[in-house]
Amino acid sequence: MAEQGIVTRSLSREFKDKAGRVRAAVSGVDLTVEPGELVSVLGPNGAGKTTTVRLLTGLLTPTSGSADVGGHDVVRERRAASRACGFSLGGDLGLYPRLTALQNLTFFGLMYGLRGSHLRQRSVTVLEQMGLADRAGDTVGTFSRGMKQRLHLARALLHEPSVLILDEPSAGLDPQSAAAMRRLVGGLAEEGRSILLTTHDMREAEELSDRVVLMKDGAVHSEATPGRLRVAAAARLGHSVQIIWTAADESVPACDACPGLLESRQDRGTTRLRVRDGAEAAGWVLARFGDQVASVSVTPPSLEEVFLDMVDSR
Ligand SMILES: Nc1ncnc2c1ncn2[C@@H]1O[C@H](COP(=O)(O)OP(=O)(O)OP(=O)(O)O)[C@@H](O)[C@H]1O
Repeated sequence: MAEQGIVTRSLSREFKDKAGRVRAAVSGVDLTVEPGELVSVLGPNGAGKTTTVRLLTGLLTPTSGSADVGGHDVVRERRAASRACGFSLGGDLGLYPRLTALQNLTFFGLMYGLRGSHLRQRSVTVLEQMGLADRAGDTVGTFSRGMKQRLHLARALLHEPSVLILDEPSAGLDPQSAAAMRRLVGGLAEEGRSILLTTHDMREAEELSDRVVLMKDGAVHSEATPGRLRVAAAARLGHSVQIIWTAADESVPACDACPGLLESRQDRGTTRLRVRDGAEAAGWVLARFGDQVASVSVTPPSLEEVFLDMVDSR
């Protein structure tokens, strides 16, 4: 579906703080979302994620640098860029609580230039897609947070954009609603849209992303597939090795002599090691105690550990 995704070139935005000092919220960001790709932007509070989203959606103008959304420059071709893009900034902003879900969509559809039966049909379609068809006539003020988040998505989809920009779509949702949101966003990605997603939810990022961009202090710190980021971090953080022994008691072998051992924990028939080199450690365990091992698994650091390592790094 998506012919063009998102490209930013040295995108920067400065603000003045209360003391009048100029501070860069986003500084020299080069970011791409290839056609049909889902990219998650992760970063601690204040990293510049929302500012990036606001620059891409035309709510802020860059201090320097540029960005294209759907093949259109977000400043020079602002209208074309917003036609190519649907965005959901979440929360209570951007929806009218006293209007029904259908009235909200009609209002925003008119703003996107949709009219008449096409607008009605698109509104019904996106409400159905987001599981809100039975609440179409209810005022949005009565909606739960999860329903509002889904209505934001419905609004973003109304004009059938090829690019979606979603700022924390699952923020504040309970686990069940967050899982439902992940399924919805995953489904939209499968339809071939280019999606840029900001999130603090590592599971969401890992499950959905083709690529993860880690931001820190307004700049891109690193980017890769979630798997590549985890494998790369193993060089610094080591691997976890879990050994399940055939005996489920304390008579299991000690692994204190395991090469590259950083940490060891033992709990009723299971030993958990953190080691420099997972393959070497697993080989060592199997060579010495293979007949007592039910299973041995090696995993690189989790995305959360990668994230925390990035936040701690200089
Ligand atoms: N309108 C503004 N005026 C002044 N400073 C701002 C403005 N908007 C953002 N900033 C500053 O820019 C920096 C980046 O903020 P931004 O909201 O983009 O971060 P974020 O990564 O989205 O954080 P969070 O995870 O908390 O949403 C912060 O230091 C913030 O205080």
